[in-house]
Amino acid sequence: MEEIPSLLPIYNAPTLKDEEGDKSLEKIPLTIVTGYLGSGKTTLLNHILSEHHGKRIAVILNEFGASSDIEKRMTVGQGDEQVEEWLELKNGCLCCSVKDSGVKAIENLMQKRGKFDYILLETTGLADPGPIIDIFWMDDDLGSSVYLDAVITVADAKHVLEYLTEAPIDPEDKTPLENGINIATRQIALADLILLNKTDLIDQERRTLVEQELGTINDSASLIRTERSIVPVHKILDIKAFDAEVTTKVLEIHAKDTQSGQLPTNVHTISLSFPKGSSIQRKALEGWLQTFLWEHRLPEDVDSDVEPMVILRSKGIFRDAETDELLGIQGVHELYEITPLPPHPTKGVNWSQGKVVFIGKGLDKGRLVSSLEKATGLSPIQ
Ligand SMILES: Nc1nc2c(ncn2[C@@H]2O[C@H](COP(=O)(O)OP(=O)(O)OP(=O)(O)O)[C@@H](O)[C@H]2O)c(=O)[nH]1
Ligand SMILES: [Zn+2]
Repeated sequence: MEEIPSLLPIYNAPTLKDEEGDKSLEKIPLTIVTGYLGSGKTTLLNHILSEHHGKRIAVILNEFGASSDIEKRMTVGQGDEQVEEWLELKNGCLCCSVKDSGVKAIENLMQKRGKFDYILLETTGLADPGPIIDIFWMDDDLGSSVYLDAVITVADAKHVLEYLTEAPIDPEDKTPLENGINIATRQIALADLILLNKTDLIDQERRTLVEQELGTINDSASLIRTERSIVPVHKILDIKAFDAEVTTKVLEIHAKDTQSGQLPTNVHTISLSFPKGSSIQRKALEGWLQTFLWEHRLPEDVDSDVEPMVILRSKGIFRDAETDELLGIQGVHELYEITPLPPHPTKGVNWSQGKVVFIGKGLDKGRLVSSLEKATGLSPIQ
């Protein structure tokens, strides 16, 4: 586990729109499908593969786990025809095998370029999607051929609350999990889209409660109710959740503050809005963000023993005071990326004020507000 974390932010990392012309158009979107054991992930993939959507989809069934020393199956769906392939995964410690096998799987897939135009990756039910997201979101080697479209978390409507209250122990090797956040909670917190599946198994009252609790953890994800994971394919593929413009829209509709819910994990969403029309010194904001993401503390608390605030996911939009550019922020755990919005946003993108949203553990809004004010000179609206 002691790999050196890649903490370097990628400044103005190219998005699909603004780089090297035609080559970028060849990038293949990848959607990560996660969710606890038996929630309906495979059912979802089968549903997608059986629909007529004109896409040729490659599926990676990812059994990344402690014992990933066996061959794994890969299915490449081509219309009605499916091509299967076996991938050999290397032995090694978990983090290395995840990285190696993930990269290898994609490289192998790339050799079949032209045979497919979308990749779906199903994680195991017991996986923290964080490290897997890191591989496909930020990996430099893969960055030129693949981009992460979104993280979809399938939740078992009947059991998800139970899973969210499980002790923060690795379900496979029984070791304590980092920061006391269990796997099911991580999966919900990192979702761009939650499919609340198996809604046939609960009544309306229970559904309201479940949706409330999921919204408490992650208020920046959309939620779609499903049975047998049936959902129109256009609602789950090509949603471009990491795109700055899309984030702007998402932040307008979603991402209210949520009070820490009933669940013991104490993971919730905090939203900080800047005054309308204001701009921010990027350097100041970024310096603050780095300390917060990497030290799990606010800059003024770094050397104190206050309870850490652990960020699992962050998103934002702000106007840079120096360049007057609109910039989007995306973060997954310690990694973040700042990318410019196109100068002429497309229809439906209606920016009026800066906003940063954090999903994490132990977030104290009052302290976040004053800390951010101290760092940027701008006071978020309460
Ligand atoms: N009642 C009900 N059962 C469902 C629904 N969706 C899926 N199932 C069943 O739930 C079981 C688990 O579904 P899978 O799609 O294999 O779940 P998974 O998330 O891929 O499971 P793992 O890979 O083992 O974590 C299967 O028997 C499905 O038929 C649903 O909406 N309602
Ligand atoms: Zn499955």
